[in-house]
Amino acid sequence: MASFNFNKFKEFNWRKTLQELHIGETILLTWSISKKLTIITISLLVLENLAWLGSIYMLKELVDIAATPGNEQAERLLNAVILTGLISISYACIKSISSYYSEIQAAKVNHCVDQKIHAHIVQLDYSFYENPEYFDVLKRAREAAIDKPFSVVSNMFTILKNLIMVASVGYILVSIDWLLLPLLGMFVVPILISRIIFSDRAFQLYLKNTSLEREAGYLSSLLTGENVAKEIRTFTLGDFIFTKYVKIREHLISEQLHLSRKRSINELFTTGIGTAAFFGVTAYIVFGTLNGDSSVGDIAVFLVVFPQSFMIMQSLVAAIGSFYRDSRYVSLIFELFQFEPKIENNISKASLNNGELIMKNVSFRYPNTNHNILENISLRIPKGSIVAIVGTNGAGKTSIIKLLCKLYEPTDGSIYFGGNDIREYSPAQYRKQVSTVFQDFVKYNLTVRENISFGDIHKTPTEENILQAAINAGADDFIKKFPKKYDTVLGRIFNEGQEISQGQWQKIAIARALYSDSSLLIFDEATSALDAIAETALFNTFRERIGERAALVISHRISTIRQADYIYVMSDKRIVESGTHTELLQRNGTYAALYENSHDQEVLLT
Ligand SMILES: Nc1ncnc2c1ncn2[C@@H]1O[C@H](COP(=O)(O)OP(=O)(O)OP(=O)(O)O)[C@@H](O)[C@H]1O
Repeated sequence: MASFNFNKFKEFNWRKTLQELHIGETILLTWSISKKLTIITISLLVLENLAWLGSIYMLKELVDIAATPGNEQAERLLNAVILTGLISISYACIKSISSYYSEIQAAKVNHCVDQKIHAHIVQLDYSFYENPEYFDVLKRAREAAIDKPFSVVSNMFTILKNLIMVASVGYILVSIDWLLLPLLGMFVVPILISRIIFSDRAFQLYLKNTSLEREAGYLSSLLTGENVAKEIRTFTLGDFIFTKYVKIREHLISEQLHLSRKRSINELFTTGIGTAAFFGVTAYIVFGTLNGDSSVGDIAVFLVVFPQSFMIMQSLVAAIGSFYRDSRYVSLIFELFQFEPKIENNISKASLNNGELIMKNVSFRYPNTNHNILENISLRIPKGSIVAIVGTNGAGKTSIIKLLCKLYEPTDGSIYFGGNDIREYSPAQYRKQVSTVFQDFVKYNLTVRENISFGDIHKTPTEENILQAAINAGADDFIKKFPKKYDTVLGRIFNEGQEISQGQWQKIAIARALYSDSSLLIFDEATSALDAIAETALFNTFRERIGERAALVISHRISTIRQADYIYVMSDKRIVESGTHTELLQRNGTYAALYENSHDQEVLLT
């Protein structure tokens, strides 16, 4: 049989572990959420305890009265029975109310932590999504937030309640025999230590396996997700992915079961010894009291209190064990809070001057990589102009857009807007000036109206400005055919959702960008799914559609590119040529070669 491992006990870093539990922060959080509720919950716990003690005292009185002969005892007995009944009923009522309040308190803490996590994540930089470590931290924090804060707080109250009870019964036990209290401690302390050590091992296993759990989750999403269902079936990938998924899950489960087995054996050993010792002491005390030193009431109290004390101690140990285990998981939420945005949020210039956008000698490398993917980029987007970037796959076009959206900061060089370095503006302030249709824009499964108004969430959407944006994007034609028109929910996720084609989704995304009053519009392959007629219609009147605003267009289609006032040609991280369509063709360089090589001379590069 496995026994308690003292080497593991010695190796355990108690100090560090206690620091990592963030107990102080959890208590402060509980207190800050509702001081009134915390005071009520604690007061109810004390009352519950007093009522319980009262019922024990009355039990002793009852037995003593019953054991004493005499005529007047009947009335005393009746009074004692009534009083015992009243106290017992009060105890039951207070206990229910007290657990109700503990539950409210715990639910409030859970809700608050969940809110804090979401508020924190949404203000983190986009670059955090580059970091696999962040995904692990995020997964752990989100899982912990489901029930762990609730559990920590309710266990905190259970511990408090049991501690008060232990103090009370301790007094009674010491009055019977002072040795009882340390003996009681000796039975349960090994159980507690064993639980803490195994909780810690389970926690370490959880940390170790988070990435693997994420991989299993990803494979599961491939097997069940709507977006991938088509391709998984047409390539008949189901079996392959399923086998991979099952293999990982089996590995994870076998590690968990191995630990559970060891823990169960340990628990059997420690609780077995504790229980045997408990009965030994009971026998010793009962036989010891036969010499007549104690009253019958005292023996009755011992017989009631000692087993109850053992149960209270066990419940205390269970609560401390769960508190410890769940605090470890709650500490993962605090770990997430340690991630802070790197792009400054507070700084902001007094006013943001609308004007020319200039990139000057910009080089860039993604976080956690060791090579630049943009080298010495300089370009200008004058007010009201249409500028295009064209280049081979992987040349760095989308990366430029990410910099222009202030999702990252340049590694070298600067970006100026209206004469000021955009580092001087807060991301929120600057981004109001930029509206982007990304290659992988989001399809919000919400109403058409919401989809469009997300272009500027601070602007009050009116029928007129929503309609104008839709007309400019060429989306109004199909929207007005829906029975609910602009109140139609798009996508298939919800009941009554209306699925639309990829090109129609793209028109909605373009409408979203056009809806905003930003001074720069960015289109990254934003028309790739539009049919030729729709694209020509959009770009033939593009200047009228965008009004006073400047536009930066990335496209592989010559029909789109040639509309631009100025074109930058990119190849392998650099701008290699620039000029108007005619100038670039005359130069007979990279652009001209791309133009010549595109077989129908409509598609430049794909
Ligand atoms: N998040 C990232 N982390 C590290 N490297 C990245 C990241 N995103 C892109 N890259 C790399 O940066 C380079 C430029 O990518 P980018 O998406 O800017 O090219 P692109 O010109 O827009 O290509 P395409 O025409 O195919 O859309 C590529 O080599 C790519 O591997």
